Amino acid sequence: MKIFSKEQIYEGDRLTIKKQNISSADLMERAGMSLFNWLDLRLKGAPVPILVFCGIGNNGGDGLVLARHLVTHGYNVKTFVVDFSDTRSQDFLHNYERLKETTKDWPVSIHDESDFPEITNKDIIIDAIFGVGLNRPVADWVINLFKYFKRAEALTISVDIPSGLFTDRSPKQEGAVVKSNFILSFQTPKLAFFLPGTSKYIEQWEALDIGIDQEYMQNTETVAHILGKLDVLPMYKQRDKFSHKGTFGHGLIIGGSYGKIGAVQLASRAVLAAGAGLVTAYVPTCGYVPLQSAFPEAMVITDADDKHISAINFEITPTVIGLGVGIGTDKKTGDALEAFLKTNTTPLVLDADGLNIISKNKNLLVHLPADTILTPHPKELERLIGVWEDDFDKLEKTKAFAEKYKILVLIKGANSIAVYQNKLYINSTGNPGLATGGTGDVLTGVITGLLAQGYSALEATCFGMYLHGKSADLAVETKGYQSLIASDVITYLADAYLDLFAQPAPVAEQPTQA
Ligand SMILES: NC(=O)C1=CN([C@@H]2O[C@H](COP(=O)(O)OP(=O)(O)OC[C@H]3O[C@@H](n4cnc5c(N)ncnc54)[C@H](O)[C@@H]3O)[C@@H](O)[C@H]2O)[C@@H](O)CC1
Ligand SMILES: [K+]
Repeated sequence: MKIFSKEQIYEGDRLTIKKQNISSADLMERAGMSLFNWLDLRLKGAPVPILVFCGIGNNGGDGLVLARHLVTHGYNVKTFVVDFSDTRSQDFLHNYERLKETTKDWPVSIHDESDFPEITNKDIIIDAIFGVGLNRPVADWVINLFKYFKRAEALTISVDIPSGLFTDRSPKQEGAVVKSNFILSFQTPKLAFFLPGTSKYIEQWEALDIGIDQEYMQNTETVAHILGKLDVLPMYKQRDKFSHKGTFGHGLIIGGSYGKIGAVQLASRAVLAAGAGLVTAYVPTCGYVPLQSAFPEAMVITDADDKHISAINFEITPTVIGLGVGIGTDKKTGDALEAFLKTNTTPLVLDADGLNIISKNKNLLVHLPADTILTPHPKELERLIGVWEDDFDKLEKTKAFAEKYKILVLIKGANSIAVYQNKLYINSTGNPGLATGGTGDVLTGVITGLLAQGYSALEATCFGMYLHGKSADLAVETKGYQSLIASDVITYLADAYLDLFAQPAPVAEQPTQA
């Protein structure tokens, strides 16, 4: 699914109004109606108090349309206008009048803290204060209103975007954003929903279709994409009946050090479980016995050194190399990596201490083959690109870094983000069960295994992180968050693959009365 920028959202609205020959008020009516339908379907007329807080722009206008429909359908509604500015939008004013005609009453204005109404935890708060039009810091008293909402512990539903959240930068002040339980976002989600710095304000979101021009939606190139099943499914490669193990490539995992051979085992197993035809592990000598006994499907090549990788020489011709898991930062290993990178031309996935070695010797970056995939977690990323101001700045710096070296950077996190050719691909699968040792090694293995099968760097990364997260999502159903371990992610990869083609369960037939 595409994530549109603020400018693209406004352009989509403008074009829709023009092409469908409707007014902006008509579009707002649609937006407000879609909010009403969503709520009405769930509340089914329940008399729960609904407090609609409207700003003075079009986000507030949406809130007024919603309030009007709630009133005409008999809901228990109170409407407030948060008066943070005198400049009301046209469509706000239009709907302000309409609400007044319907209720024969004015919405209550809030000018400062003394106007805050009583809110209990049994109420529903509708947050229609700021939308994507937020362009400067929010006034302190309005931030206090956001904090007041939070203290009330009422279910909070945000219209389009939690008020206070910018579309292109992080809020400077803690608590300057409405803590939303549910965001009803028009047409597509916003980038800020997926970034770690602002994730504390977001629980769940849903995109509501308000009929923005389909051609525009389809043809507009966006910087950011969120990857769901429908986005990765077209990447899947069918298997030919006459294929053999050579068809699916040979992955080589180079890594491990004394006490960290397990990382290589996990990554190598994941290479095969992702579908590669063959896997070889290149490890220090101490890794030979454990790998050969615990993982018979793998071939093993050993370094001359018992505990660390000291030279990278092999006589096989792998399709792809995954390098770095458990490798450590021993001086010998650093030298070996330098010598290897200066001559290697095989496609490469770099992870863990492989990245840390490069961070200390950035001259090596120029030797990475084009489309090399780097899979840093945030700390490893910082060592590579330096510190950033906020998540948006981090993404800009990562884009520039990836472009400079013509590589792909996968930033690991709750929503892993692949950065490639100035675009962002955000993963939608995965859960906190993945916060356990070894899951990163599995991800490296999965991506290496997909590259071995002929997936491009972008496909292998997007499909790989989707499958990895999906596997964890399926695994927690039986393992729970706490007990899930990295090996489970490998085991459940099978289910993640099968889930790609699973049909929705048929609706159970109602038992007939005897
Ligand atoms: N553009 C359209 O046609 C549609 C817009 N819709 C709604 O319109 C929203 C965007 O509306 P607007 O562009 O009017 O903007 P908002 O309603 O998000 O913001 C209100 C106004 O406040 C001003 N402002 C921004 N930051 C401020 C601050 N910190 N303190 C005081 N004033 C500030 C801005 O100038 C802005 O015009 C969307 O999020 C969505 O909810 C929907 O009605 C669908 C159609
Ligand atoms: K809002």
